[in-house]
Amino acid sequence: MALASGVRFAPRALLRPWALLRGTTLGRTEPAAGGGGDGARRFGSQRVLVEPDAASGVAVMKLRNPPVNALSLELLTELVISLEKLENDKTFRGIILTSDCPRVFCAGLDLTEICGRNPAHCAEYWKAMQELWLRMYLSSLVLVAAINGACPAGGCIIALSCDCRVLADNPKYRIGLNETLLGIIAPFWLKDTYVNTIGHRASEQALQLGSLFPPAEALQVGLVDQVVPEDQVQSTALSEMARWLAVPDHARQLTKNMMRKATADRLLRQRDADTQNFVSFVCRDSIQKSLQAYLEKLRQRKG
Ligand SMILES: CCCCCCCCC/C=C/C(=O)SCCNC(=O)CCNC(=O)[C@H](O)C(C)(C)COP(=O)(O)OP(=O)(O)OC[C@H]1O[C@@H](n2cnc3c(N)ncnc32)[C@H](O)[C@@H]1OP(=O)(O)O
Repeated sequence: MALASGVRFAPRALLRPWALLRGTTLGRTEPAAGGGGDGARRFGSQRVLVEPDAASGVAVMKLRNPPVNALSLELLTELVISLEKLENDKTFRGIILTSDCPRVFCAGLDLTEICGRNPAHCAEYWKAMQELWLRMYLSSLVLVAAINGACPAGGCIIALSCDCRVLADNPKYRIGLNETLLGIIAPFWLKDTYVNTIGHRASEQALQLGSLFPPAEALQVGLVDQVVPEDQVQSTALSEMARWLAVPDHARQLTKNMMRKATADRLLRQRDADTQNFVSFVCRDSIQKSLQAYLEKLRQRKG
């Protein structure tokens, strides 16, 4: 992780997304509607659509894992790969992350990846989650979350790993870490990310209560930076991006690293222990039962 000017400081050597690949369709490039040159070409994968604009150096990355963009192992892997691809292309300085699924930004962990699965699968899954967080949290690119739907738990962490968050003003689009309501606990690095964003006392309260904040409250507590009408989310995200890109890259990148490195290092130092902790916790009978019950409740709630 060099830190000279213009550098990328994501811990690439630690990240081996290819090893996680399982039945993904990657690297497809297709012309955007009405598009011509490279700047208008879309690429991405089955679950992550990337619309790059070479002229502005900004790519829009859309989560496309219907119905609710649950973070399946495939989605996590494809996100890491798309992010890496943009990080490695000097044309790009920023990414706007948004959802291609109506009404949901991201539903968080895909509970089917940790319910009734063996410990080896849970470990593989959790490593992929750590990897995405590290990659996003330390990205040298400007990441703006254009949150156009509900954003609970793991979805909130994806948003909090960005540099800036714009949330659509819809009372159904709540955001927060609701883990305790599922009978599980946010690991320390999720907690740290929360604390870094909204402070200790607000995090303590919100984490214990499993609070999901509607837009006005999310703005008030500092979970998001702007709340705007739904049809203005993308344009506002673009304006925010312009503000962040107005700063010289090297100065902004080094400052971001200075602010975030200690938090990321804490996980890097104990990644294996964190994985073991996660696996032994979620594989407990009692936790499996409460996750199953929660999933069942979600399925019955339909309509
Ligand atoms: C010590 C260390 C400790 C470590 C402990 C580990 C801590 C890890 C930290 C992170 C934790 C998490 O992210 S845990 C995940 C928390 N996520 C949530 O609580 C969100 C749950 N989902 C919802 O609230 C809603 O679905 C919401 C996102 C608002 C969208 O509502 P809608 O009405 O549009 O859609 P629904 O009808 O509810 O859902 C559509 C279908 O998607 C499914 N679905 C919804 N969310 C899902 C999910 N997360 N995983 C899988 N499937 C999901 C539903 O069952 C439905 O399936 P069918 O009926 O089959 O169609």
